[in-house]
Amino acid sequence: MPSALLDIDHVSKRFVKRPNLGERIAGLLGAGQKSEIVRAVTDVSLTVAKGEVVGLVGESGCGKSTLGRMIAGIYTPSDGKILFGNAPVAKVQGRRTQKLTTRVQMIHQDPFASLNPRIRIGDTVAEGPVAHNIVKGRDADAYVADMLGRVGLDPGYRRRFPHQFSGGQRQRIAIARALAMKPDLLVLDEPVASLDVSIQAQVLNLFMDLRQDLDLTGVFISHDLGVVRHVSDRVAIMYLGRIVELAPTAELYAKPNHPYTRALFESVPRVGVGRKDFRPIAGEIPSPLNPPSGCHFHPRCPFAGPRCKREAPPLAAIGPGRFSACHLNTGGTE
Ligand SMILES: Nc1ncnc2c1ncn2[C@@H]1O[C@H](COP(=O)(O)OP(=O)(O)OP(=O)(O)O)[C@@H](O)[C@H]1O
Repeated sequence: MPSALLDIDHVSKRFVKRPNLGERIAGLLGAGQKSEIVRAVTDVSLTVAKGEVVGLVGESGCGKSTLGRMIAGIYTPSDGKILFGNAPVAKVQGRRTQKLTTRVQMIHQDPFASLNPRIRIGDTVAEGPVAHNIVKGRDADAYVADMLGRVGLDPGYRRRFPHQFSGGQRQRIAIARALAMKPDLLVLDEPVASLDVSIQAQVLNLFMDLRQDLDLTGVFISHDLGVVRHVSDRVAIMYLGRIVELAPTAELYAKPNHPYTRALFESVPRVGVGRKDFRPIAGEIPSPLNPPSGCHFHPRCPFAGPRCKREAPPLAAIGPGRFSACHLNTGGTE
């Protein structure tokens, strides 16, 4: 087993949700809300080995982005620690601003928002590496041209502005900017979710080519099981702030264990000739302001018993490299 480059150790993140103006006014009248705690991530442990890509999958609001931002050093964990090459991420990344980040780079969902519309893309790609002495100012132009070439863009485009590119091209620029920092780890947060399906495939293929060429290590966040399957060695399934299943990709897709993972697979539309065989997951995702007791999934789980309401199942080994957090694997739900 290769040693872990990234070690997430019992990490939680809570946000304080303060009442908005209307709620504060209602409070003055005696009917308002107090500050509440959002439990975005709860007691997550996960390691990522050098050269490995781990997918993080779950429905909207399950805490994927919050975990990604903690890995990138943008948020500080409320509890637990994240080590990167045996040093705390906060030290690796620098404390003050995102500008200091080097070894972990994050690629965001929205390539429109993540590029400054007033800066030529060549300058955007060059800014970080020059500031961090990864490349000398006089060599920056050739360096940027090389980076754009690597992501399949014409190096001659470097004097253009972001609005002159399509969504897929902008995401390539965002990838070039991240790679230009020579990161040890990439956190990709829904990098293709805002792109058309045909363009998604191009960007995913690019990522897989780069992965092979550069031996990249990555955490790939997506709500889409289909997307994660192609790019990840292992997949972690998250539900309401917790990892509920973790497995090598091929095994997870061949034989999902956790009832939530199984329900996720069944909820993916697979429309055959003249038939529909997908089933949405019953019920709503509960609020992280007030998560259910015991197993967070129990109110929506067809197999839930009294134990599931009482006790949170730990993420326990169910086979080599496979983990699941379900009482069905450990003595039953009664
Ligand atoms: N800065 C914040 N302040 C308060 N609550 C937050 C903050 N960031 C995230 N949350 C809450 O934490 C929970 C997890 O959010 P997060 O964005 O990590 O989930 P996600 O799985 O990435 O969802 P999505 O795909 O919709 O972004 C949500 O309930 C969200 O509203």
